[in-house]
Amino acid sequence: MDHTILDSVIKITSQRDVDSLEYGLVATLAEMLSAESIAIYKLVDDGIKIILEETVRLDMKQNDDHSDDLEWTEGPKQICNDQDIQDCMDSGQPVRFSQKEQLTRIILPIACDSKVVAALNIQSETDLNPTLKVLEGMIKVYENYLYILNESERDKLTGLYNRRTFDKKLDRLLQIQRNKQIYLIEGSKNQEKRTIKPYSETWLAIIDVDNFKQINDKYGHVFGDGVLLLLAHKMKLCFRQTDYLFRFGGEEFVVILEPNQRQHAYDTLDRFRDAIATHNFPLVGHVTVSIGYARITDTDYPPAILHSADKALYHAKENGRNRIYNYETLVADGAVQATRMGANILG
Ligand SMILES: Nc1nc2c(ncn2[C@@H]2O[C@H](COP(=O)(O)OP(=O)(O)OP(=O)(O)O)[C@@H](O)[C@H]2O)c(=O)[nH]1
Repeated sequence: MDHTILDSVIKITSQRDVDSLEYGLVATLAEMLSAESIAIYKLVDDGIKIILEETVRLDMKQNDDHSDDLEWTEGPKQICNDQDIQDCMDSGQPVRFSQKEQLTRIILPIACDSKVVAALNIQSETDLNPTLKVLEGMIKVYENYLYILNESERDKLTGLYNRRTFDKKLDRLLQIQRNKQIYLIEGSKNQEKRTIKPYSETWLAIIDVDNFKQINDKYGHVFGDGVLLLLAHKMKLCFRQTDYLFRFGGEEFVVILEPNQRQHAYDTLDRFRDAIATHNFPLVGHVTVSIGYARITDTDYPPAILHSADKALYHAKENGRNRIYNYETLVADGAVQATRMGANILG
């Protein structure tokens, strides 16, 4: 076997989460091919419809000194309306274009669990066709590994992220948001239409089903599981596709909300609380949730943020359930004691 290919396989399978896996594939292909640009497009469920997004792009730039340089596209994700990519994903077949404006282009479908979930788009000045078989092989390795990683990152019942992925996702989210703030401050060609306001903050909420033990005891675990499934489905509908949704186990869920003012975070959470309280769950009927949320800052460790949100959640449980409390507000009001520095500075 060619050593370059073997090295590439090793590089791809050295990634430990789905996000880095995408970067791993693109970076590895960039080393193998002389491409102008390599990008991955992914189907994402925004709760209402499936949209196609460009998730990772790597451009090869020629500098003044004629050395090639890699340029990753980061920052806000781009919604994609490219019909050729859509066609490739619909058919599950590679789409090839011959030389056009000095570039050849190949689009390859990426499947996970027998479903096309993404597409790889490569543009190059050299003919890509001789490398097609190798590219397809690399995609197969990627797909197999994607399946394994997906399984380990997701909660089996609801399909939301599991507790294990929380720290990593939080780190990554904070990094992306830092980049977004820089884009907004410095200005950039990649600015998102639905821009985040500079200095808005990120929030973490813990959502806990009220009296869930009673539901289990009265109707049995199968109906209990049904409630958790429906709740997760409603989360996907109520929160933005850019928010991160987790099931931490049992009847406890966590949401990391995209940057927003505190009141907006509250309004979003309250819409969800209300959507649950007014839903008629099969057989079980009326179900409510309590929610505690806290601000995420760069300097806090994830356990400290969780602890703050949990304190606010405890307050909601103690004060009648089916309600929402914010940790920083509770601290400012003297209702709970601060456990983190700066918690009494309201956003
Ligand atoms: N159906 C189902 N039940 C679970 C699962 N995981 C944990 N539970 C049950 O969830 C219940 C949680 O009960 P408690 O922690 O006492 O909380 P609660 O009854 O919701 O009360 P409050 O949180 O105080 O409102 C326990 O009965 C657990 O057995 C699961 O995956 N499926």
